[in-house]
Amino acid sequence: MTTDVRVLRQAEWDLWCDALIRAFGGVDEPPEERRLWGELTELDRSLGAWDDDTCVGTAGAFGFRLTVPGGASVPAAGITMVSVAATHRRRGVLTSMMRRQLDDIRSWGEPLAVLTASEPAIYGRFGYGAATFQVSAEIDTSRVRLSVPAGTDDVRLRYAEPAAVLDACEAVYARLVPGRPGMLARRPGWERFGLLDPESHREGASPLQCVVAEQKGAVTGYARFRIKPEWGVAGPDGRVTLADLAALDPATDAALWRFLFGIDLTTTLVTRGRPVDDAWQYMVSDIRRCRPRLRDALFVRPVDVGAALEARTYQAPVDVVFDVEDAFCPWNTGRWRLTGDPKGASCARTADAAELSLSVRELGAAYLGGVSLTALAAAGRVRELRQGALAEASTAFGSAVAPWLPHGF
Ligand SMILES: CC(=O)SCCNC(=O)CCNC(=O)[C@H](O)C(C)(C)COP(=O)(O)OP(=O)(O)OC[C@H]1O[C@@H](n2cnc3c(N)ncnc32)[C@H](O)[C@@H]1OP(=O)(O)O
Repeated sequence: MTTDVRVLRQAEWDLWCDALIRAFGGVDEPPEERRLWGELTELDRSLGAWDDDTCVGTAGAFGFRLTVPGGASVPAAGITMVSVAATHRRRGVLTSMMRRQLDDIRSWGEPLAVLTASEPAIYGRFGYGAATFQVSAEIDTSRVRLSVPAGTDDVRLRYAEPAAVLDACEAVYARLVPGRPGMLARRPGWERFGLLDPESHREGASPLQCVVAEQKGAVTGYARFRIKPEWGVAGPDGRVTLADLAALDPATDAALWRFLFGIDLTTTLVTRGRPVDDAWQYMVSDIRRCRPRLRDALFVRPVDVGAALEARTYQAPVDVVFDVEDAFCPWNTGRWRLTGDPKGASCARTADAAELSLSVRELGAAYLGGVSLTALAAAGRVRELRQGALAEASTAFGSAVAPWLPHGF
């Protein structure tokens, strides 16, 4: 069987989109969501795999900018909408799309590719490593108490129509982007995902509600959430499900969490996809009754190892020769000397002896500072060839703030 992998054309969008939806189970998105994906999809960066005139494979690549440790905003291809028709599975269609895509990304000069995976086992073979993790929780707010920091009472909260305060909320989001590795600078349009509120997404809960936090008249944060009223034998048992929360300072953050913990007639707060270092975890009286769970989030793939390692800074001085193995993108294979510190870095080919040996997937996992090279070495995935090189590189690659991607794509 041969399939033709080519750049998507506008006239093919509906067939392509139908094939994608079918591969994910066949339940169509609400019309407004499909429309928004249509507006945001960059056709000239999207691929279709065709068997005659049947679309049997789909893959997109948004043109993102990703915050990396040190705060730089680096071009990164956001791999998305990957699917292969079940009639054509396990015959190499995905592999041929990944081949074409990584060659294209290299030719566009983008040093990184990133994605969130439907199943984590798919993408390691193509050089993607799980680089950020996220926490979900189901908090028993009838039992767990919050201790908030000084200044929390100075924050004013008010309800607002989500659409009416969208610009102010997006401005808060934009200010947070440079401060946390893994965040994406959103192009106009992406903020509208935060407002999508079809009945089918609510699972019996209320429409989206929004509370805005203000200090001295300026918006400093917001929370968007739904409430599902429930009544148990002992009384009210409602659930609050947090959709999105952003805060510019600790007092605002605490005020929003205190609000969510205290909504009348509710006893459970459900959160998904929060950063692993979210401050509320250190304000609670009983973390066990919050039932935190960890999940992989953003996978990172260095497409150009030298440019990727130079694009970030390092939290301690580092001078290490990496021996990188990259079977899928062999232009990365070989030895690279990385020299860097908190101010900047250089990374170039070298003939010097290797000091750490790893595959590009491990480099991707460690890249944002959320996975330690020492831990990867303990798992047998990084090899130390010069004593001390592992501790030096592992310390340098770390990040004071846990990398986090607040939303999927
Ligand atoms: C970024 C995103 O969009 S994530 C969304 C990914 N898409 C989905 O989950 C939708 C449903 N699934 C699918 O569409 C398909 O099964 C895909 C895209 C996951 C795989 O497509 P295929 O064309 O079957 O993959 P292909 O034949 O190229 O397989 C390449 C290799 O990956 C392996 N592989 C493929 N899918 C999986 C999987 N789900 N889990 C583990 N390994 C997998 C294959 O076994 C094969 O391994 P091999 O080289 O050792 O033989």
